[in-house]
Amino acid sequence: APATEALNKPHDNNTYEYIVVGSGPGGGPIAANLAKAGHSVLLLEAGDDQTQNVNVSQWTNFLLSGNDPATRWDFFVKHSDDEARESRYIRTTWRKPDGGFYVGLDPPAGSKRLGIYYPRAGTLGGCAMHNGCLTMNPNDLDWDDIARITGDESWSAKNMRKYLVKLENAHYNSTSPHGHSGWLDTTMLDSGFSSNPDAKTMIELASQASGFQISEASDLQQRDMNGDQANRDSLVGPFGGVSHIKPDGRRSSPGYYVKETVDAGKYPLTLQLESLVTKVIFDKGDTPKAIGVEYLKGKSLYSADPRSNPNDKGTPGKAYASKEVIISGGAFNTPQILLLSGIGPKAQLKKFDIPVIVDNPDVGRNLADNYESSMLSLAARDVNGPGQIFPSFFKTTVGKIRDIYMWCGGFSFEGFWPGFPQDHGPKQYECAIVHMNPRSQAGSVTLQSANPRDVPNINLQFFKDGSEKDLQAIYEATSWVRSWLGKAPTTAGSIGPFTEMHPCEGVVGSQNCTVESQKTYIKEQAYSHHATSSCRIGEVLDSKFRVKGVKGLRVVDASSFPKVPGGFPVLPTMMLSEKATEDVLADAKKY
Ligand SMILES: Cc1cc2nc3c(=O)[nH]c(=O)nc-3n(C[C@H](O)[C@H](O)[C@H](O)COP(=O)(O)OP(=O)(O)OC[C@H]3O[C@@H](n4cnc5c(N)ncnc54)[C@H](O)[C@@H]3O)c2cc1C
Repeated sequence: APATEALNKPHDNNTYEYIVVGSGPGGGPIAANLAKAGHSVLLLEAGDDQTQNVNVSQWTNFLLSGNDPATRWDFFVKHSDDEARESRYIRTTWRKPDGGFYVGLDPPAGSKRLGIYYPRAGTLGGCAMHNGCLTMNPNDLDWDDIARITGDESWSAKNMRKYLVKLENAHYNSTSPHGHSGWLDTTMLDSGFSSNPDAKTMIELASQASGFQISEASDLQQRDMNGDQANRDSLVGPFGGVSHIKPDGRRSSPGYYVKETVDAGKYPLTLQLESLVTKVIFDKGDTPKAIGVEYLKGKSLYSADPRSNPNDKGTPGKAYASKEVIISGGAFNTPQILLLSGIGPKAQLKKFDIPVIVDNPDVGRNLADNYESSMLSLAARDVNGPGQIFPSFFKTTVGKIRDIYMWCGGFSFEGFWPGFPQDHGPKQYECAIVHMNPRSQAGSVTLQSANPRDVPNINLQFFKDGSEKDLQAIYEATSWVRSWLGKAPTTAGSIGPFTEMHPCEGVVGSQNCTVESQKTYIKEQAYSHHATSSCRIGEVLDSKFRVKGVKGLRVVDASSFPKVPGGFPVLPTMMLSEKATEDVLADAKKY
């Protein structure tokens, strides 16, 4: 029999040392790492294996992957409690009477409003199987802030860098030291600077607007956003786009790392797919100890899965952990699992007759997300090399450090809806703006029912706190882009002038919008896909990811972050998973 069969045969009473729930950037690496350290691990994943699906495996297909029913989990969220504001969201999604989606503000009669579409991937590897692969270490201050909040120096940027180096296999040139033997391949995308005159023009304009000479643009567009520069938080202007992609264009991700670890046949990692974990089982002593999980085995059981059929009931199962249970279901599902297990606000648990294990008002609170906005325009002619993009950082007058990350090129990205994005033709040119470190962290995940197959209620409460400064920041970033788009050459056959589509319509340089109208547009049409902090370290977890009030239970995923890390969360979540591996191994002898 193959070695894996022996390693993966059912353990006594279905018991493993560790159970990990969810195989995304949080759960996948820690499950593989613990098995490689010699511990028996059961990794339970609700989705199936799409690692061979070309929409997933070929990075350039990521828009297909994001829309693929084989990977998609469809969530519909709110951005606020203000119904009037919600109803003005241009990409509001509705369920038509014929069962299909309608996106817009004028639905056919009888349609049911679903809300604002928020995609996730319910598949082996989690959202890193359909994401844009952008791989970005947050600002140093973001890590140092966690060290300050927790009083745990191991969170300092200096220490966190070692996890980046450990996990990566960097295939690009950098003046900073990098790892070259980790499980995550990283490459730097070609910005088109040397091959595409349009890309060169735009990068040079952005470089000049950032205070550099034109002659410096070539070096700038290859700067390493994941370098260890001493003053990296204040570096602005164009950078190279680092991505979790192999040099041949295939996606690298935790899903493949898990697969490779299982397929190696020599590690005690059992991967059980199509298993929706419904609750944690506790041994109720003085301090309850997590000893296992209950799950439903079956295809597409979660109702967010577009293939789900309520008539498929699934088969209930249980598995036990002699050491620890680690929950890594992501920012929406981890709080749902804790709530269903009796850890959360007492009143909410009581409402659904869920026995209270720990009354913790912060489970599902403090949900936060980077705000995203698009400065979209049409060039005077077709943009050459539309697939080539360049990232850039910007510091606004309200940011302590650089607070805007953007990427610019001949594409259109105006948020998410079923079938996203909208193609505005070969002249489209966008700078997609990500506002880092949002001041509002008032979002919530709450149960809609006690049925684990139902999705929870999600309200991101955009701009609830600090809206003045955050809107000012996005407005300044938009104006900054406009300032250099307006300098593009306009002679016959040139890329300019640009005609802006939003947030201020008109030919760039001769528009007439008020600051307030632009801020209103930004506030009402902002979108996001970087949700974090719904079970955060500080209130729900201690600095070693342990769920407060119980033993043997940790949360390791994007929900653990005290606040949204930097511009893109996938790399920080993988770094966090590496860090948690150390913390779990340090406690391995305790149990
Ligand atoms: C469309 C899109 C594009 C993105 N692009 C980027 C990008 O380019 N760069 C970047 O840095 N970030 C990007 N992100 C964000 C990034 O992918 C996420 O922040 C990251 O994947 C979070 O990891 P996680 O482990 O916390 O959760 P997830 O990735 O959501 O993984 C959770 C896993 O748990 C499983 N699960 C959930 N509930 C259960 C249950 N009850 N039982 C069993 N299994 C369960 C899910 O199926 C899933 O596999 C993108 C996100 C989206 C949605």
